[in-house]
Amino acid sequence: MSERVRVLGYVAAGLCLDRVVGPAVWRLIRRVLESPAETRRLAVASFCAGICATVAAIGAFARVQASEPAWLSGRNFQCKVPSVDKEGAVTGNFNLRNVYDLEMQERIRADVIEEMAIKRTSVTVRVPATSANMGPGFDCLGMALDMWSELTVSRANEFSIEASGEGSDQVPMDETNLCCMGVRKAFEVAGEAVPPLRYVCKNRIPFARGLGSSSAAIVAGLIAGLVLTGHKLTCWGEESLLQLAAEIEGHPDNVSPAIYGGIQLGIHTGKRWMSERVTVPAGMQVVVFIPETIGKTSEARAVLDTEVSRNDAVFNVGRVAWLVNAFNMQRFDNLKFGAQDRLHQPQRADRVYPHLYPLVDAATTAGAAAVFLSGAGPAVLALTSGASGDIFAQREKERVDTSVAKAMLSASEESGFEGQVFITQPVETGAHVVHAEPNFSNRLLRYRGDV
Ligand SMILES: Nc1ncnc2c1ncn2[C@@H]1O[C@H](COP(=O)(O)OP(=O)(O)OP(=O)(O)O)[C@@H](O)[C@H]1O
Ligand SMILES: N[C@@H](CCO)C(=O)O
Repeated sequence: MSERVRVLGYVAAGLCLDRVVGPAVWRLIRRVLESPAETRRLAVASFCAGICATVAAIGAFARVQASEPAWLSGRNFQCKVPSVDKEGAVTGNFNLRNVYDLEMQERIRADVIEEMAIKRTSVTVRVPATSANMGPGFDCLGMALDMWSELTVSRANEFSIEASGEGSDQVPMDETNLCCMGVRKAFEVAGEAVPPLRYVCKNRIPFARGLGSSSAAIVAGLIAGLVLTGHKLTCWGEESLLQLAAEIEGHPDNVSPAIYGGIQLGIHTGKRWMSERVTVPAGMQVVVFIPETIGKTSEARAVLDTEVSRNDAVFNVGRVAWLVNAFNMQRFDNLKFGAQDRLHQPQRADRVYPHLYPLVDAATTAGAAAVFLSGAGPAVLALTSGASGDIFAQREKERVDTSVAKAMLSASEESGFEGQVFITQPVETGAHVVHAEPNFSNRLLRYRGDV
């Protein structure tokens, strides 16, 4: 229709309203006003009924639209649809696309619940290494690293455990192994007795060096047990897996990034553990010095003072806030102030890990953005900026991680505390199932392990 015809149509409609419909409506209103009271009431009731019928018709039309994706047909009507957000609060003002999304979410959630409720005969879980504390964030801050251990648990005729890789000659080979403790806890939560199980552990996380090998074992065991039993925990609003893991480990700084990935800030509210993701600056690289000798967390905790001065508390409060802010703002230049600490590093360096500050100094001079003891040590971790990705595929001039690594190695030789250096990066992904029998996935859902 041309623009001129449309304008003429509007003018004709206006004239018709003005000359015909308007006077007719006024005549009708006058006749109603002049009629007896009973007729007037009837007219008002009919008018209201007409309004209600019109609203109902519009509502029905909107529902029909909601049953198909509105964006497919090019329609996107606004209507109020209540929805529940992560914290359980009701929000509204959704358009029909959201209505469709909510329906899809419900279907996917129903499928997940159905998938997870199946008992399984075998499951393989992968869990990342983690570096706790990150300087001042003692017992509350931690980061997941791209180094993964893998645990397979299968139903069997009798208990057996097989371990290969890091610390395989040192980890307990009986039911005191933390993987078994995790599985046991999951069966307890599911209300089932633990059947005979076969454990196969591929340990790639260095054992007892401050890279969260114990937390990885706990988290792997818990997830494996939950998958075997088909027991679903509440995530939203309760973070039940975090509660179980932190209860066994005692603090959330390793288990939280092991479960959720990325950098996590964990606190206890007085009722339960909570954890929030902190931004990982783009391209951040990680250089870890891993000494040859092990250092158990229990021993590195035993050397700490039980009381701290107000000055030291104030020092750490400021530093941890500064560090989290530097991560969120992606300010590599601010990281070094944020990584300073007085709560545990000076005591540990003085009493058990004399290599710490020589390595911190060497890595800082070589260009590291921040350097700290990884977890309870003895590993030392440096953060560097640079292009993320494979070391063979990146331009040398964009990387400082290799010069930091070399500086840490020579400082370690000088301090007589020898070891290896590992260049890696943070991972946003936490623990995940890589295989299960019977397999996950049918219909709508595919998991990354189901290839
Ligand atoms: N499957 C397991 N893998 C690793 N450690 C285990 C396992 N089962 C039990 N352990 C015990 O956990 C302890 C190692 O954990 P520890 O907390 O000392 O080091 P980490 O977890 O590697 O470092 P950090 O907690 O400082 O990051 C050892 O005493 C070891 O016997
Ligand atoms: N926050 C812990 C990490 C090791 O589990 C510590 O430093 O002792």
